Amino acid sequence: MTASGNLPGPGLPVQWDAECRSRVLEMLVASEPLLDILETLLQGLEKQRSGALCSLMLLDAQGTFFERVIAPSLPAFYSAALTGMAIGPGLGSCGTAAYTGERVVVEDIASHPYWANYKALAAQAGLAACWSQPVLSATGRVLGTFAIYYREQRAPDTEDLVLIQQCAALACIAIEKDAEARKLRDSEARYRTLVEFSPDPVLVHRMGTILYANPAAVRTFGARDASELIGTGTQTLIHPDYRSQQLSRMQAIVGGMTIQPMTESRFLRLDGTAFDVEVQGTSIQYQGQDAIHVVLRDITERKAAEAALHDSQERFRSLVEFLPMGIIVHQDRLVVYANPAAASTLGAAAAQDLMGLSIVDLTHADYRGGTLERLRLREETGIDPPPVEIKLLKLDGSVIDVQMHATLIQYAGAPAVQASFTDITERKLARDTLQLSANVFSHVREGIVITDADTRIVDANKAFTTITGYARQEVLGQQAHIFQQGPHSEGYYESLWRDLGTQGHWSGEVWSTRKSGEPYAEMVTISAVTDAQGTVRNYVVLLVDITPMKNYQKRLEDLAHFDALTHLPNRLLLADRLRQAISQTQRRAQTLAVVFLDLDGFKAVNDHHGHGVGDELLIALSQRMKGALRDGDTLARIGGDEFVAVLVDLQQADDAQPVLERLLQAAADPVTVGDALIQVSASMGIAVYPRDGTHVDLLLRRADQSMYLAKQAGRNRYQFFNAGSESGA
Ligand SMILES: Nc1nc2c(ncn2[C@@H]2O[C@H](COP(=O)(O)OP(=O)(O)OP(=O)(O)O)[C@@H](O)[C@H]2O)c(=O)[nH]1
Repeated sequence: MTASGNLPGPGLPVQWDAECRSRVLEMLVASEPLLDILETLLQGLEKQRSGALCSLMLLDAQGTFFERVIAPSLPAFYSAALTGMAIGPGLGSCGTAAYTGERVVVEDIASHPYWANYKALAAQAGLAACWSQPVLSATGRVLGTFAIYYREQRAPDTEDLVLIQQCAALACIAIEKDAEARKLRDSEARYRTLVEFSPDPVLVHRMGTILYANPAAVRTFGARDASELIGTGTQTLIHPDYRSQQLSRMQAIVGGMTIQPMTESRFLRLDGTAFDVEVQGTSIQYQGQDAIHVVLRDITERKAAEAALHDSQERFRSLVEFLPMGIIVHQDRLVVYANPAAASTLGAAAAQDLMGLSIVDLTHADYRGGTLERLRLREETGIDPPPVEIKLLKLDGSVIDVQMHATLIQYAGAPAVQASFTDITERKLARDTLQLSANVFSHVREGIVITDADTRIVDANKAFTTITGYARQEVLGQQAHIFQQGPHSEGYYESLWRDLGTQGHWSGEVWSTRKSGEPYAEMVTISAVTDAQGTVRNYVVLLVDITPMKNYQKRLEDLAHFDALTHLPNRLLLADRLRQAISQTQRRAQTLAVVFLDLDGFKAVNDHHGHGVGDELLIALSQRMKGALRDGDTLARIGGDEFVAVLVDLQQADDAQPVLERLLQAAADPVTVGDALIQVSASMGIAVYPRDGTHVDLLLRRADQSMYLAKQAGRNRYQFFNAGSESGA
């Protein structure tokens, strides 16, 4: 007969032995071993209900068989037989109760079908009745069974049922508490294993007093062993600057926030040195009580690296800020950073004014396509194109030339382009000017020679080659002749260096010789080029070929000094020559003769043969008469058919006579002009220096007077000046 006994109502008196009950509760609080508690419980009930033999059988973890049997009053063989017994419907009172979760009351073991297989065993143990109550956990799981045996057939009364239920409930508490304790022990053991091997320092403290320190903490804080830390206050391990921070975190945990997130803090080693950490606190149960588990991570190295990075970023930032070169960083073609140099180059009041501007808008229209193409290439290949010269637009729209170099960088965690640029507007202008200078150098008609300070030629232009005939390569490295002493006019060398030294330039006319050997005249201007300190670095020599001008000048001079028809010196040049001859004769203490010659009957030639024939006659006679003179003598035509000869190098007046004879002969010899044979003669008057005078005019006048006398005397003759005849004339 099976009965699921009705539970006693709350109003029923519970006759549980108070002494036993409080003993069991005490044992529970003291966490005494489960077996001891359960045995005490069973013995207490047996004592209260005489004849009752109690057992408690505990199921295995899966709830399929009885793992342990606690039955202090049953025979040992019986307990041993039940240990390991499977549960199931009809498998004895306990097997069935454990299986169904319902109380099973068997009043007569010998006749009850549940006991069919076990009644012999029961008989051997002298057991006749068995009431079994399942022990249910708080969640309703069957933990085991509590049973009361009797040696005689017996049915339970209400009090039995209440007691059996209360015992089962108490057993349940003991079993569950034991299981909890075991779980806690297991988890604490696991926790301890974990933290013991943790590379991070771990401290467990309760209200700031350290209960546990793992080996990493011992090492980190510089303790001999854990005991040096256990019992000390955490506050002494925290840097004073961080004590209030850590205190409020601890209070937050105690106040119910189970985890405080990782934060940076600074702790102190036992020797007082500080180290940076990341710290996290968690509320835990430690040895059955509330505690705080603290994990530290030493971030000294990371902090040092961060500080170094920060320093280097600072250095880099200030470098970029003070660079004279413009730096712009752009992302998606928009400016995200600009240094002050970029602002001033682009005409912005502050770098801030450039933020967000499109780099396309800042680029001159002619260069936008190229710029975008380079950006595309850079993005595709990751390779920075070489620097380029482009034009940018300042904020006021004016144009500047820049040299631009862009490179890919990471900026604020995203790819960006850093463009650095230098304003080369002036440099470009200078380059253009230089280009112009080079063009001028190459293309001017003036020869230009540039020498070093030692007057050695470092460059010469094409016009120099044209003028001198020397190729540039031939003269490079050679001394420039213009600076040398040589066949120049007197004082040339001194004046050149004096003027260069005092004025920095010199100019003058110089006769030189072309490579071909041909002499030529050049107008030379030399300028000294000095550096900022005033030291001469170069000389620039400008050469102008003035030979044509010189020739023209000579022609003009010739016209002024020579007779156009006969090419003999004219009156002007005669006076000059005569003056020179006088001073030379005076120096040599010699004498000279001035011969005034007028043709006889020339008018008639003109009249008979024409003026042209007269001219031809004059030319022919000029040549002949000139040929009658000696080297050093001069024949001049002073007008019409009048000539003057100056005979030098005479020791006395008579020495002139052979020449005078030759002159008479030259004038008198017939001349063939065209078809005509023409013959004239000459009358000559002679004045002698110094006897007849010492001045040009006087000598000429006296020679003229004497010529007149010769005419009068019959022509074709010569007449020396005679002081007596003059007074008579
Ligand atoms: N063909 C030619 N005739 C000239 C030139 N200059 C002057 N006459 C002429 O030369 C002549 C010189 O005059 P005169 O000396 O009186 O002539 P003349 O026949 O020699 O007379 P006497 O001196 O008295 O013998 C003049 O008829 C001038 O016109 C010239 O350049 N060419």
